[in-house]
Amino acid sequence: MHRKRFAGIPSPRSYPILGHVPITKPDVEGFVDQIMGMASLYPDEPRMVTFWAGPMPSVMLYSAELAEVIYTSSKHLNKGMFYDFLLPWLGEGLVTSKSEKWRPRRKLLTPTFHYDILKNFVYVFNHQSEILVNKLNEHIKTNEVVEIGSFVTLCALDIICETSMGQSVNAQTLKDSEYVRAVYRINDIVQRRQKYPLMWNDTLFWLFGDGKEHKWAINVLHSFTRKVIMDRKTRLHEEGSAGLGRLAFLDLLLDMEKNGDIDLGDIQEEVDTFMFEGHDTTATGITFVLHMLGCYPEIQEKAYAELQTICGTSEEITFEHLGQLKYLECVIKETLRLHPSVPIYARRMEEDDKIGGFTIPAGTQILVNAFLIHRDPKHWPDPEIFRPERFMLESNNRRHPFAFVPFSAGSRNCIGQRFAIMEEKIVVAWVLRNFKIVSLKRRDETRLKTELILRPIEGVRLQLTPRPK
Ligand code: HEM
Repeated sequence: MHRKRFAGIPSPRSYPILGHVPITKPDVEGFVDQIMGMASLYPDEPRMVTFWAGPMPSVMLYSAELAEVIYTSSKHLNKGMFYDFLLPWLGEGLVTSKSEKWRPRRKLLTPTFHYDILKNFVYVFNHQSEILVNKLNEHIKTNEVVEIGSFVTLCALDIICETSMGQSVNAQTLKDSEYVRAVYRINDIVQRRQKYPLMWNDTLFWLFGDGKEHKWAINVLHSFTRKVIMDRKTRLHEEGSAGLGRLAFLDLLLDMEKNGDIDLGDIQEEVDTFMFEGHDTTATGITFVLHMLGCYPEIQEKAYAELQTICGTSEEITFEHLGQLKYLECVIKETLRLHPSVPIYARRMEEDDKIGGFTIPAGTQILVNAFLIHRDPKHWPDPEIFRPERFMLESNNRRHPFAFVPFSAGSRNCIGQRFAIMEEKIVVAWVLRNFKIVSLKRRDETRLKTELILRPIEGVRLQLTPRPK
C-alpha cells in the first residue's frame, strides 16, 4: 500500500522497503516496551501511530474516541491477519470467523451466556477453587513461596473444560495430561509464529519452524474434543439430558444441532474456541488480581472484610453473593484496567473510513491498544495508581463509554465476559478467604510481556499465610 495515503499520521522512523521490521525488538519485553512506549513518544492527539511490516500497514489506536469508530461500525467486523494462525486449531469459530459466518452464529450463541445458564456453573467454579486452595495448602507445607500463575492456570483449565464440555481433564490433580500439554504447546507455537514474519510463510513454517509439533498438537486437541462431543451426543441420545449430570455449553450446542441450526463440525469449532479464549484470559486475570491484593494490604483487607460480611460462614460463594461483592468487582476491574488480559486486538478495515480526521484505506490492519486506552490521562487521572474506587457506580457513569475496554466493545465484544467476572470473583474469593497474601515483588518490579495475552515474565510469586478459621 502507498505510504502517502498515511501521511500526517505519526509513525516512528522506518526503512524504505522493510518498514519497521528491522527495528522491531525481537525479545518479548523489548517488544512490549516499544509498542507501549508509543504513548510516551506521541502522547498527544491524535493518539494513533502507523507501523509498516514491509508493505503492510497497521494503524494502532490508543484513545477511546478513536477506537469508538471501530467498535460502533457495522462494516469493520473482520479480524486482522494475526488471527489466521489460529485457524488450523479453531477453524471458523466465533473469534476467527468472517462477518457473514459470524453474524448468525453470534446471534445463535448469545443466549448461551445468559445469567440463567451461567448460574449452573457456580458449582464448578466453587468446586475447582476448593481444589486450588487444597493444592496451595499442600504446597505451603514445604515451600512458603508460591508461583501463583501456574496453580491458577490449571484451575482455569479445569473450569473451562468442565463448563464447556461437561468433562473434567483433572489438570489440577493429574500430573500429566496430553491434552493440557497440547493446549500449552499450541499457544506457544502460535505466539512465536506471530512474532517472526519469516514464519508467516506456510512452507518455511513447515520446513524450518514448529510445523511438526504444530501438527501433533492440533491432532491431540481435535481428537480429544471430537471424542468428547461424540460421547456426549451418544449419551444424550441414549439416556436423555438427565443422564448427563451437570449442564455444559456443549449440551446447548447439541440441542442446536438437533434443531438443524449447526452441524458437528460447527460444534467442534466453538468448543475449541471456548477452550482457547476462555482459560488463559481468566487465568492471567486472576493471577494479576492476587498480585495486586498482595501489593496493597489495605485494599486486600477491605476486600476480605466485604467477603466476611456478605458470605459469612457459608462454605460456597453463591450466585446471590456474587451480585453483592461490589468492592471485589471494583478490584477485578481496576486490575483489568492496568493489566488487560488481551492488551491489543486487531480488525481489518473493510472499506475506506475516517478515523481521527484521516482517511484510512480499506485493507489496513487496525490495532486497538486497550493497555494504552486504559492509561489515557484524559479519562483516568493518575492512570498508574491502582484505585478500585474508580469503578464505583458514580465515577463509572461519568466516564467515556469506551475508556474501559478489556472485553473489547460493540457487537464483536467478548461473549464470555460475565462468565469471566463470575469465575474471577469466585476463585479470588476462595484464595482470599483462606490466605493472607503478600506479593514478593512490587508492581513496578514486575516485568510484563505480551503475546496474545499479557503475562508477567517471571510469574507472580506470593507468600501465603493461612488465615485463622
Ligand atoms: C478475563 C477474561 C477475558 C478477557 C479479558 C477476554 C477478552 C476478550 C476480547 C478482548 C475479545 C475480543 C477479541 C478480538 O476482537 O479479537 C474477546 C472475544 C471473545 N471471547 Fe473473551 N475474554 C475473556 C474471557 C472469556 C471467556 C471465559 C470466554 C468463554 C467462555 C470467552 C470467549 C470469547 C469469545 C467466543 C470471543 C469472540 C466473540 C465474537 O467475536 O463474537 N472469553 N474476549
